[in-house]
Amino acid sequence: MNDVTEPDSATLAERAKLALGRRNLIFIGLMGAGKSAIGRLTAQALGIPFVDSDHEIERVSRMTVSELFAAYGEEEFRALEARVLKRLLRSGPRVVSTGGGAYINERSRRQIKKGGLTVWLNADLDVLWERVNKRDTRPLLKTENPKQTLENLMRARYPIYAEADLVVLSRDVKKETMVEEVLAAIADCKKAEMP
Ligand SMILES: Nc1ncnc2c1ncn2[C@@H]1O[C@H](COP(=O)(O)OP(=O)(O)O)[C@@H](O)[C@H]1O
Ligand SMILES: O=C(O)C1=C[C@@H](OP(=O)(O)O)[C@@H](O)[C@H](O)C1
Ligand SMILES: [Mg+2]
Repeated sequence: MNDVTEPDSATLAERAKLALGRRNLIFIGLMGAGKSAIGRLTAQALGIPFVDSDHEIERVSRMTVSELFAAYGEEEFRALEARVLKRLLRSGPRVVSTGGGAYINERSRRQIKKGGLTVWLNADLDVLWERVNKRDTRPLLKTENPKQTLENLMRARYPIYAEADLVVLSRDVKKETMVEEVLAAIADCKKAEMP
């Protein structure tokens, strides 16, 4: 008889959920990598709650990210982001999609590392640019040459994102394919859960 609770016959999502345990799954990566979209779908596949830190920041402040940057500047935004992340990561398991700069901030990075398993959605410049140039919701890209700005951010940030527990290449494939690759990375992850 096939026992569905056996690791071998369990679905990929079930195996990933088992491997994740009580930890959070935290998406990091540059703007346009798909943290918000793939995070949401991954949470659905795992059957656990999803939260996007930017949405939570907008909810508590009753302002958009752009408005927060314009009114208070990036430093204040980072402080608010760190406070929100600390609260979101307190209990798990849930999927938390962060904004692209969260993991770059030392305080937030410490909380993220402590808060669960991190997955970096790594993407090349053209993939990111294709996605972000369609919207003007990202204040850091309101520059004279936003594609160059994105490239500069890649250079500065990729060595830091590379500290993630898991890395999945974000590219022009179906979102479902991305989710499967994330689930497979979790299921294969050897990093033990902290007691
Ligand atoms: N694999 C994918 N294929 C096509 N479009 C994608 C894919 N992943 C994300 N997107 C789209 O790219 C845009 C940016 O994704 P988003 O999740 O907002 O990125 P992030 O939160 O990392 O900035 C969204 O419109 C999203 O639907
Ligand atoms: O890279 C960044 O510093 C930022 C990324 C944005 O989130 P997404 O990565 O979800 O676009 C948002 O938090 C803010 O505009 C700053
Ligand atoms: Mg996002």
